[in-house]
Amino acid sequence: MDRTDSQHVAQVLVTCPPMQRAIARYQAILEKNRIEATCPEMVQELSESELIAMLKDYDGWIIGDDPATERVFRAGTNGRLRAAVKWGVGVDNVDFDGAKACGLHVQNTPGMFGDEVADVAMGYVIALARHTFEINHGVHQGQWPKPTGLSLRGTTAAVLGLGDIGQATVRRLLVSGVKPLVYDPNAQTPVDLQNQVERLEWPRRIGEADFLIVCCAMNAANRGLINADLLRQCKRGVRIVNVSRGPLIDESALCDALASGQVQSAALEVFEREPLPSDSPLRQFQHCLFGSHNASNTAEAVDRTTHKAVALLVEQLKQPSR
Ligand SMILES: NC(=O)C1=CN([C@@H]2O[C@H](COP(=O)(O)OP(=O)(O)OC[C@H]3O[C@@H](n4cnc5c(N)ncnc54)[C@H](O)[C@@H]3O)[C@@H](O)[C@H]2O)C=CC1
Ligand SMILES: O=C(O)C(=O)COP(=O)(O)O
Repeated sequence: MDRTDSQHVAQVLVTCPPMQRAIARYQAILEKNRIEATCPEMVQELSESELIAMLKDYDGWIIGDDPATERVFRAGTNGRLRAAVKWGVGVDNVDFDGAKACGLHVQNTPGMFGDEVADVAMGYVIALARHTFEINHGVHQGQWPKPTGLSLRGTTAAVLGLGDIGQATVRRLLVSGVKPLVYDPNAQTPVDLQNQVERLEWPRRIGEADFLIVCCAMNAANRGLINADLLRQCKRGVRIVNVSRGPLIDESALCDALASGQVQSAALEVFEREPLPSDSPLRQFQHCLFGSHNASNTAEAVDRTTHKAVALLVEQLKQPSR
């Protein structure tokens, strides 16, 4: 590709680390569509001011977990920006109204990670029930721990969210003999799960659950939904798994509940702030299992999603300029 032919080569900023890592495999399709991708060095996301400084020089943006605010879109569209795709499912970081006000129609890639994230959720359920991570830690330290576990069969799990990930998680729970109580005001129950799950209005009968599994989308209305009041309504010794978004749980309330034993243990894949700050109070709890917002990261899922994101980007760039 002639990089000097800027009239015909669309410049695209990729601020999504998983896609950055996969980009080499997409060089041919990008070149065929006369797209040149730039991948700035980053850990999890860029700041609003960094994006404002950069975006005006790009025709397209593949958004990761960055603050995709109206100010950022405005800075971009005051320059050349005319296409924007959110790599992945969660769109809690995207101001769609703000984008629309700037003439941008942002698209995401829904339905990409159901099985992958549900595998991690189920792995966490088993790890919390059987103390897998404490045993691993102890053996690494030269000990031979024998904590008594909880048999999954016959237990109950409250599943918050019955979207792609929630459905895949429920299927795994059923195989293990766990009874799902499902909370989702919008999703239809898929045919194969009808008669197998109880649909309830949040948080009815939450006190029956041995596990609380958080798999719903995050929005302005459900930030901090798992708060001190809700935790008090849970069964004493409940185990909590969060694979969707950190701010759904009030971490300070969770720390109090872990300290008092109201929550027996927690497996957190996502956090209020990512990466998890070194001084996070959560770090004092040995019975808190941490992930690194990595549940979607398999080679297959990243390829599937990158393929979709590139296809959407190419389509958007083909549209006549605003
Ligand atoms: N840990 C990770 O790497 C990943 C995390 N995610 C997160 O998981 C979320 C869910 O993903 P999918 O299931 O694929 O999305 P989805 O769009 O298929 O389903 C989300 C569901 O959440 C429900 N929901 C929203 N607010 C709710 C509430 N207050 N109570 C109960 N249900 C509620 C919606 O009705 C919808 O059915 C994403 O929005 C994203 O934030 C997604 C992919 C990977
Ligand atoms: O798709 C999502 O919402 C995810 O959380 C996974 O993607 P991410 O690693 O957050 O860019």
